Amino acid sequence: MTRSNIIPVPAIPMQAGQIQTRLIDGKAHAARLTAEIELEVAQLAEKHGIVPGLAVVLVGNNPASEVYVRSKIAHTEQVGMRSIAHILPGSTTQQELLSLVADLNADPTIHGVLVQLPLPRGIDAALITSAIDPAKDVDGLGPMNVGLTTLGLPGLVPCTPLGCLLLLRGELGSLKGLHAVVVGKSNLVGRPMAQLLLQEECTVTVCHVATADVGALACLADILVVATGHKGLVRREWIKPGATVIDVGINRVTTPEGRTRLVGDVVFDEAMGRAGRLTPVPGGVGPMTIACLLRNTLTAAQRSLR
Ligand SMILES: Nc1nc2c(c(=O)[nH]1)N[C@@H](CN(C=O)c1ccc(C(=O)N[C@@H](CCC(=O)O)C(=O)O)cc1)CN2
Ligand SMILES: [Mg+2]
Repeated sequence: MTRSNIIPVPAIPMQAGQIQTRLIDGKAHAARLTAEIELEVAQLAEKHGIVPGLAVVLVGNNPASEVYVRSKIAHTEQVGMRSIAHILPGSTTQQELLSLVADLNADPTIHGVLVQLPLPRGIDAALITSAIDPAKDVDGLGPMNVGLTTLGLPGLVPCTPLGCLLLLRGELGSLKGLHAVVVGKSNLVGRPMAQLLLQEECTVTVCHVATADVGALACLADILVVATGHKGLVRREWIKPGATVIDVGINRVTTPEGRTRLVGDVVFDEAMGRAGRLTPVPGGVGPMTIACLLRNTLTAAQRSLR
C-alpha cells in the first residue's frame, strides 16, 4: 500500500476522560453459537436418528410475541430441528392450555416445550410453567429448573440470562471476583441472572423497584446488567468508567418522524464513551435469547437418550 491510497479518516473528538466503548455484537456471538448447534444437531441425527422437536405455544395476539415466536420457529428450522407451533386464541382457558401442555409432555417426538410470555389475563403463568415436564422446560422457568440453576446443578437455564452470561464470558473470560449489579428482579431475567453470576463467583448486588438509590449501587459495578423495561433509566453517572454494561431492555419508542424504533433501558449515547463494553439494542442480548433456546432444545434432546 502506498501513502497515496491511505484515505484520511476524520478524527472523532473524544472528551478528556472518555473511554472508547466496544459494542458487544450479539448477532456475531449468536451466529457462532448457532453454527455449533447446527453441527451437533446433524451429529445427533446421524448417530441416533433423532431430530430435536420444539413445541412453541402462543396464546392470544400480542404483536411482539408473534414476532418472537416466528423468529423462534425460523431459527429452530434453520439449524435442522423441527418446530411445532400451537397458535391459540386469546379466549383459550387455563384448563385447555394445561391439557395441551400435558399432551406435549407425553409426546416422545417433542423434546422442548415453551409457552410464550406474557399470557393473557386469567391464565396463571406460574401454574403453566410448573406444568411443563422439567426435562422439556427449555425456557428453564419451572420450579425444578429454577432450583437446579440456583444450586448450580445441570438443568435448563433461562434463555436470556444464559445469553447474557455467554456474552460476558465471551467478552471478559473469567468473571471471578468482579462486582456485578443486576437491576431488575424478574423471574425471566433478574433473579436467574443474579444466580448465574454468583455461580461465576462474582460479588452480586440485586437492585429493584424498592431499592433506595439504584444509581449509587450501579456505579460500583464492574458488570452492570439492566432488565427493567424502563427506557432511559441508566444515565452516564450510573456507569463506572470502563464497566461492561448488558442492556436487556427492549422498549418501543416512536420517533418525531412517526417511526417505531427499539431502545434499551440504558441511555445509549451517554453510555458510549463511559462503558468499556456495551450491548446495543437491538443486536445485543436479543439474538442470544433465541440462540440459547436452540441450545436448550438440543440439550433436552441429547439428555432424552440417557
Ligand atoms: N416463554 C418466553 N417468553 C418470553 C421470553 C422468553 O425467553 N421465553 N423472552 C421475551 C421475548 N423474547 C423471547 O421470547 C425475545 C425478545 C427479543 C428478542 C430479539 O431477538 N430481539 C431483537 C429485536 C427484535 C425486534 O425487532 O423486535 C434484538 O434485541 O436485537 C428475541 C426473543 C419475553 N417473553
Ligand atoms: Mg438486544
